[in-house]
Amino acid sequence: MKMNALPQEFIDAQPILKILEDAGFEAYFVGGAVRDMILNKPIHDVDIATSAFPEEVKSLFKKTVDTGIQHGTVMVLDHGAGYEVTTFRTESTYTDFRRPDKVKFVRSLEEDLKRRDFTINALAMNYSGSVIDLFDGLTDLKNRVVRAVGQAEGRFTEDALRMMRALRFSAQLGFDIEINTQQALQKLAPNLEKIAVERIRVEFEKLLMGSQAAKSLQIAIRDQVMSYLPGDMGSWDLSLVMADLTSSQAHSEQVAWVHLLARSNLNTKQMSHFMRIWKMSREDVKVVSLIVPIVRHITDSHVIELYQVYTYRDILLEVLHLIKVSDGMLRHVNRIFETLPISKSAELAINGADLIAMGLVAPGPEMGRTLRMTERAVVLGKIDNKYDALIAYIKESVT
Ligand SMILES: Nc1ccn([C@@H]2O[C@H](COP(=O)(O)OP(=O)(O)OP(=O)(O)O)[C@@H](O)[C@H]2O)c(=O)n1
Repeated sequence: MKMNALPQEFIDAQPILKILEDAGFEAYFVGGAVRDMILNKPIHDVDIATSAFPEEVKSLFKKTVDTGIQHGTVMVLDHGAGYEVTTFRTESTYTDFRRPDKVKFVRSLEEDLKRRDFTINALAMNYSGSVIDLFDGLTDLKNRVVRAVGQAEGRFTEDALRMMRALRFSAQLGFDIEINTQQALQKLAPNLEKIAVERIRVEFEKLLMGSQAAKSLQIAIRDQVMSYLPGDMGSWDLSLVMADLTSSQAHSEQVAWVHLLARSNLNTKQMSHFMRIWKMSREDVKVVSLIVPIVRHITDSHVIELYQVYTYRDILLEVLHLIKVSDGMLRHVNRIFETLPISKSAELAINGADLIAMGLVAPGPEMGRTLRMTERAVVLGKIDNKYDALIAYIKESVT
């Protein structure tokens, strides 16, 4: 297959391939960018694989950063962009189901493509746009299947995270999982427990945000993958989540989590425990803890409750849309937000610096408390968002 017109992202990176080729090395675009180009999807990072060893790569370019040199990756900086250039490698010895203990640099593209997870990710493209397809990835792209390169069990034993990747590609692309790959997934799913939660979370979030997330969750349930995810989700009833995601999708990680947890039957304490197990960020925990109760009790939500989430209105509205509350309810919530005098803290007519300059409040926790209290009073319509009114209110409250 030969691409006639390359997307701009590849054109920008072509000079890197040229420099490597002119120096006598092989160099190709590889991985997700090639897959996404063929699928006509937006391209994220353009990755390059080469027969040049890392030191050879470094000697050819003016600006490089050793981002992962022990695994053969050097970041080449070019016109403000950074490209990961990785030496062809094999990853023979995995002992922990996670990362290759030893990578061996090789000079053969075939060796490099052979160690990759799925055929749709094992495509390479040269400088002139010819696609090298040694494992029938193009057919699998056309037939919309996720198929492991070679023996699926071997691929998943090398890196158990690949099972989550199979599910997330299925969710993002709406692809089926090929039967041997799926059987290996079913068999080796328990190994997911050995994977760092941070890595699982990245893939699971992508899965939840996929346009075909419901389909992928269905596969995960059928193949008993959910019980091996952090927080033991094996016993969860995900039917409502799947029903919601059949016709809509979450567009951010926070929306995905709020939606999932609002539909779960975890109580507040269990939810906190669950979020700790998933090592969710402080901000995500805050968003979930604030919004889930409102989503669950939306019919009796009023302005006081909504005040607490007014800065997260987009997340709340997207989740309400996902769970298909009535148009009337959406309009009601929207109207409440629209009538609030401010839509973010920065719109307050005073700030911390004003209060320090006036000697009213010292920097530190007291400042945070004062500003939050003032913000709340403004949002609830107790005082006007006017400089003088706010100063008078604060003077009264701090004395
Ligand atoms: N566990 C993994 C992770 C990655 N890869 C290979 O490394 C490439 C780049 O990986 P990554 O950037 O994580 O994923 P992409 O496939 O590029 O997908 P996306 O950019 O959508 O995350 C993949 O295409 C695949 O060939 C792999 O074989 N096994």
